Amino acid sequence: MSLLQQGNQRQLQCKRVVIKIGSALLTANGQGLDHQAINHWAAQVAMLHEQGIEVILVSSGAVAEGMVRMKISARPDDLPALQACAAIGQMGLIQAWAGALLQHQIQTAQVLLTHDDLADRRRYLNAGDALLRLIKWRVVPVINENDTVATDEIRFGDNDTLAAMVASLIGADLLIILTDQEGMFDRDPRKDASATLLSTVRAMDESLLAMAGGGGVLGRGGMVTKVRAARLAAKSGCPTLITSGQTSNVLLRLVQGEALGTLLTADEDRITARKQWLAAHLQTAGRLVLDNGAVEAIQVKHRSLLPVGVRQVEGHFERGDVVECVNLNGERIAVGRVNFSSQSARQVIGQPSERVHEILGENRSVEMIHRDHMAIY
Ligand SMILES: Nc1ncnc2c1ncn2[C@@H]1O[C@H](COP(=O)(O)OP(=O)(O)O)[C@@H](O)[C@H]1O
Ligand SMILES: N[C@@H](CCC(=O)OP(=O)(O)O)C(=O)O
Repeated sequence: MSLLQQGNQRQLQCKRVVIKIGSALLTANGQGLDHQAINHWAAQVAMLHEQGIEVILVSSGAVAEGMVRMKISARPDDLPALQACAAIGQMGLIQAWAGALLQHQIQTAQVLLTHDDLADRRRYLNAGDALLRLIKWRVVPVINENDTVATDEIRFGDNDTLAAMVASLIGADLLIILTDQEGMFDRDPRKDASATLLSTVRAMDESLLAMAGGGGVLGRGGMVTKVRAARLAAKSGCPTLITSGQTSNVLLRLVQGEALGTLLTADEDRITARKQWLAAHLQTAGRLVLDNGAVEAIQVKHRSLLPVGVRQVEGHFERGDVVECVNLNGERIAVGRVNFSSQSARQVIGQPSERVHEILGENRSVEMIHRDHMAIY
């Protein structure tokens, strides 16, 4: 995303956006799902699609909707009751989104994730692949925490964190958090009417945490989890915009350049952030020895690493591990996230790309390390 701000204009040029909508908004403050609001957001999502913007929704509201359906007035304290409410409410939630998006000929996919799914590398990569395929098919994933299987220890607890993890997983260039306030204020506006709205701040600015308070009756984390989520997203180079979901045509107005809400900027762009993370990776799982052609392709032409230029594979690693690339003299050229396990890599080194598919018998990317996942020394 590139940013240009002037007066009440703020140009957000984004191609892939994660939009998180909180419980308080979705359930019309505990009155049951707000179908009118859902239809309104769905219409805007359809327009973003028309502009070529990819959209992933993270939708809360299952517990709140389950409570309404079961006529439970106060949020239960015990986990089984919360899980049961989530299971009941999630059905209504996904039906509402599917129906609303289908009016615009858009298919919806329900994706329920736990922290465990994203902590385990294989499941993390698989979840990412599935989401990217859904986006490619122009389907809108509607993500929520899998509350029914999530135990106390592994609960994200709030969908702000989940949304930030998803944004980082799929390389989103903007995270939009829609809530029941106009944005982030210098103190909780529910408690102090003189609070002032922040327009653009650095997500990593430590002073923000002291300004952010807890949540309302239906929401979970309040502003504090939103700021933490923004910091998490910023580490992957993704900025976060917090604004009110009640503002009419909010999503369209944002992409048209209106400076609504609070923008929490990331210090680096997505690719720089990823490369810095990789460069700081001292422990690598294995080593690839490159021939001179591959070294030149990487260092001079900034290309991805193809199996044809790899002479030797050392160590045992899995797909997604960080490995070191060295030249024929053993000098470090790059580190990067590898697309093959060491076993598959050994089968394809020295082979031209056409042969890689034949050898592995799979429909997969032929790059051993994509250039966006590589830090060059
Ligand atoms: N500095 C702040 N700026 C804005 N809102 C704040 C701030 N501190 C705390 N809040 C509270 O955070 C609430 C939004 O969070 P939450 O209730 O968890 O909603 P959601 O369901 O959208 O995640 C607001 O209604 C507000 O009372
Ligand atoms: N998974 C939960 C969402 C947790 C939650 O309340 O999040 P939020 O309202 O976004 O702070 C649900 O669907 O009810």
